[in-house]
Amino acid sequence: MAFFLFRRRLSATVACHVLPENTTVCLIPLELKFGISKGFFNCFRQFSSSSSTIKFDFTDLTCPHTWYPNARKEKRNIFLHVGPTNSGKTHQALKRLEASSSGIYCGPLRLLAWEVSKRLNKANVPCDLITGQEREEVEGAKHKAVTVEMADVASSFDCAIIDEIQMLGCKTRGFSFTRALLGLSVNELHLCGDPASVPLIEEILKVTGDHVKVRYYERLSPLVPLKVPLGSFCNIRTGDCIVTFSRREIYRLKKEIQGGGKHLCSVVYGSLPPATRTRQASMFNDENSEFDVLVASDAIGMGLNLNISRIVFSTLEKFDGVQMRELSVSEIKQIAGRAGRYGSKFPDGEVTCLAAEDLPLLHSSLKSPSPILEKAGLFPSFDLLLMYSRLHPEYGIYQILAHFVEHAKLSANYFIADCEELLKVAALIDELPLGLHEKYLFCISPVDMNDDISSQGLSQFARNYSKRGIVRLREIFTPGTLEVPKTQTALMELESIHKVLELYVWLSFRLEESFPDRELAASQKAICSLLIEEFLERLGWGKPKLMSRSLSRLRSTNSLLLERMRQNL
Ligand SMILES: Nc1ncnc2c1ncn2[C@@H]1O[C@H](COP(=O)(O)OP(=O)(O)OP(=O)(O)O)[C@@H](O)[C@H]1O
Ligand SMILES: [Mg+2]
Repeated sequence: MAFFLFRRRLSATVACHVLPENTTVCLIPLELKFGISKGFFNCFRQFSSSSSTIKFDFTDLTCPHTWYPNARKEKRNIFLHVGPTNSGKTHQALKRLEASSSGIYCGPLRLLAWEVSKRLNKANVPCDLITGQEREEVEGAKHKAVTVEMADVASSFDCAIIDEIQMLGCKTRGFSFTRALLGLSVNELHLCGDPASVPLIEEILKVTGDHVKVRYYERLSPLVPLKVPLGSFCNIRTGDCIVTFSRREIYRLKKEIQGGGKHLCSVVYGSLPPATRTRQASMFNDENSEFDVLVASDAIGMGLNLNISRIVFSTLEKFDGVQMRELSVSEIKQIAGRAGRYGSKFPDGEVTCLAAEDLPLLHSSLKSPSPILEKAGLFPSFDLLLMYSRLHPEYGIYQILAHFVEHAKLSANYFIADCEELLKVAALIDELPLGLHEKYLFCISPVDMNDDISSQGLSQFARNYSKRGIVRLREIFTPGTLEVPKTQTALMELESIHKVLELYVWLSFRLEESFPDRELAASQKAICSLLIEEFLERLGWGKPKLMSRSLSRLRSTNSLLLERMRQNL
């Protein structure tokens, strides 16, 4: 097998060696940022047609470590921090990041990235916060806290962290962890997570030439599985977190607990706007706030430091998009691990279930090790899709993606990412007169295809963009019409509108000139979050106080923005 390395802004001068007969040429797509020259393609076409013995195989993904020449130039020092929850893994890695001259933290959740940027800035290490939808830049920052999809594999850093590294086995997002693991160009790389990921990571890194060291941790404070269930919500006490998996259940439990007249509940769940989630978590953490109980989904399940004394599972089953299933051992351990965080108001944690019949599963899961991870997610880079599309100009993006999913050749350490959602978007936009890169962007955008409003938003953005090349926010949304939801249905609608606005902001960072109303979309997004919070507050005892002030301040900023926009039109 021979390798060709395609470099960024590559000219047609690909170094060609004399190849033995029947050689398969494995193309190694570097992260090219879509800058492949025409010359290269001509050279490549000529090459592929002139030699009957040479076969280009774009679906060969057996050497993903070679996609990142920057990282391969370094002999990286990799530290694996593994152990149970609350054992100080992230803390130790962060100490190294704080002491480094430049660095990047990559985490699975926006809340984690936010927590890290706050910690670094507080420690006088200027740190940017970068997620798909936001860029909070701090003057002079040489450090970044990002969600893992935003990991920067084009720059070099002194130090990097990939938190919750066991997520490289996640069906949908795992490939982004693999990309960061193979692609970060650093002197020191810290990986924090579950010991179940150690053998796989060691195997993957055998070919990179990096130096790997594993450090095992013990829990810093005890987590006690209780022998008795909660039984009734009368037994709820300050510092409890009730875990359930449907939004409807979250609100039902909040109402029921608050109905007892002793506690107010913060809520945290996936489709809540990130800023609202952050504020709800902070309110629960704040000893001076009246919100002393948390009702949450598994959105709290990873790495977060919340002042939880006891986790109460209201159920050990969740709907996974297809069917109801039992929580896995690692999910149960991750969620339970939120109780009793070292250094918090409740350092000793407890965990139990609402119903006695769930206790045996809880106890056995907490005792079992997580199953060893066997494979990491992988997905072809855009450059590879582009090269493939040049060979098959008749294919739309749907066919290209489907082809890769079906035919990708992988080594034993990898599986191809589940791209069902991408394919749904691809099918929706494939007929539009857009370039492959534009279609690809719509496919990887944070649209929720199970949400009608969100998918309609995407479809409208793509259609308007293909027609006019520019998409004004007010074509699909009338600013100034948002109000506090009065019913659960109105709340859900507002959450969906928030998703559409997030999508606009996301697109505006990638197609800047075509989506020019980022500021307006961001301010409308903030209004959505505040209206949702006002709804949540009205569900409690408190009268809207601070919230209303922030709302009116935002609304007046908003009218200014609207005015500015009118002038630009
Ligand atoms: N040596 C230490 N000194 C002071 N505080 C610490 C120390 N180690 C950990 N902590 C604190 O203990 C808490 C738990 O630590 P950390 O978040 O690093 O655990 P973790 O092992 O990463 O947990 P998880 O698996 O849930 O992510 C954090 O609030 C952290 O700041
Ligand atoms: Mg951690």
